[in-house]
Amino acid sequence: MYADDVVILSENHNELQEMLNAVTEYGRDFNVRLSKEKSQVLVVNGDDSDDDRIWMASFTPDEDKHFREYGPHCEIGSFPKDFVYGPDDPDQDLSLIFAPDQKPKILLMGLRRSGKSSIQKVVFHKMTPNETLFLESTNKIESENISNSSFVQFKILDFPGQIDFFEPSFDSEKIFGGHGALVFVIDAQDDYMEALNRLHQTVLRAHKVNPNLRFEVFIHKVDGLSDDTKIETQRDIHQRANDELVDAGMEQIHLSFYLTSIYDHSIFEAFSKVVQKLIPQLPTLENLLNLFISNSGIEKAFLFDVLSKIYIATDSSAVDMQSYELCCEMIDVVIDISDIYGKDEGTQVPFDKDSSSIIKLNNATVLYLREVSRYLALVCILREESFDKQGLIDYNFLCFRKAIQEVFDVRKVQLQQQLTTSLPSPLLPPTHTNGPTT
Ligand SMILES: Nc1nc2c(ncn2[C@@H]2O[C@H](COP(=O)(O)OP(=O)(O)OP(=O)(O)O)[C@@H](O)[C@H]2O)c(=O)[nH]1
Repeated sequence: MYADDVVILSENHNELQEMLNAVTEYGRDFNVRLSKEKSQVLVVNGDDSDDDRIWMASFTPDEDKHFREYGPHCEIGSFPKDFVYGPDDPDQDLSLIFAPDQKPKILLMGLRRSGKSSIQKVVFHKMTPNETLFLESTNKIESENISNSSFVQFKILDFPGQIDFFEPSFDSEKIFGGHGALVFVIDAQDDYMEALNRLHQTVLRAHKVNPNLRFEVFIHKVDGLSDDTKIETQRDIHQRANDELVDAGMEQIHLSFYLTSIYDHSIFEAFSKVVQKLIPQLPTLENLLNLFISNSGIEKAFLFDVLSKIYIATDSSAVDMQSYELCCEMIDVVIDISDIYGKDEGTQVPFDKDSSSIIKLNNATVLYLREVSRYLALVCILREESFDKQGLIDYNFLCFRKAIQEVFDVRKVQLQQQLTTSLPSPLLPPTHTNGPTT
């Protein structure tokens, strides 16, 4: 967190000087200094010799590492942009859930300027929503592997709005094939008839190539719409899109709809749901979370991918947006505080598997965060009275973490078996298909 403007109020100039000294001293601890040029004295209801003064001061950067790290690049309430996970810890990492050649992919499609690149940049690159105003139009398919920066490993393909599926160079088999989801983005602030038409063509084409592909429709940019219009727009788009499928005799295709905006948490929530459907262990994770919360007096628990703030699983009670936002903000606070106070000389990583945090809110609610691995954090909401049994919660958490580790260990073993059976064994003599046999 970084605040760069300071106002000092004082009734006389001696006290003012003392306060100024204290602020200067404080700034020195953080390697920032007061800017003489940018600071001013305002005298309110008094003359220059004495009395009611307001001193307005502004910090300015020292040519210093600290400021470069936490200065203009750091947004309050979000990660520093250069935040990365710590070094690999193969014993603790739970990242191997897909074989390298079976990574799912998420295809981002939609008309031009519907907001595809913005979604990707905001969710996975910590770009602020306002910065997306300067994004240039995508004019070729852009592929990105999310595997290095996020717990869930997948590939995102951002398509240019004007792409033509019927061009010979468009390899439908390659693009729509495999395990994954197609996210179709519709700009809700624009006339959406053309987008619906495009959605219909895209879905038919993709389903023909790959009947297992999931279809997710983001009714996007809803920040500009009133609550009533949002609901009406969603109903209308839902109705029209499904009617068209019925008319085409393809009513078996299922479309899921989400109202999204990059200006609030709705885009993270929608993306969480898209990603969850691609995780084969989701039902197990959900069951473990149910068990954990029912035995610990917890009301809601989310398993978060720390960097993207996508939740990869939650218990089976309904998710309300406010709880999700609260938990996201808790992650931000923990990262920011750890980034300021958690780094010591030797370590550069502010967040690791032993990080934990408890925040008591003034409405008798407690937020409880525990790291599950380098990539995952469990964030829970509970009533203050349930937190009296913190020992029990801590113990249950350790059991929960162990169980999760086991789930992923099973997967690792399966993957290793798959890999070894697909490789020729070096102990066996090479097989001859057309030579003489003995
Ligand atoms: N109000 C609002 N504007 C948004 C939102 N998401 C994106 N935008 C804006 O929409 C404009 C287009 O965004 P892009 O992400 O470049 O759109 P695109 O779909 O990638 O466009 P092409 O690359 O041309 O296909 C930008 O000015 C964004 O700031 C949103 O949720 N709300």
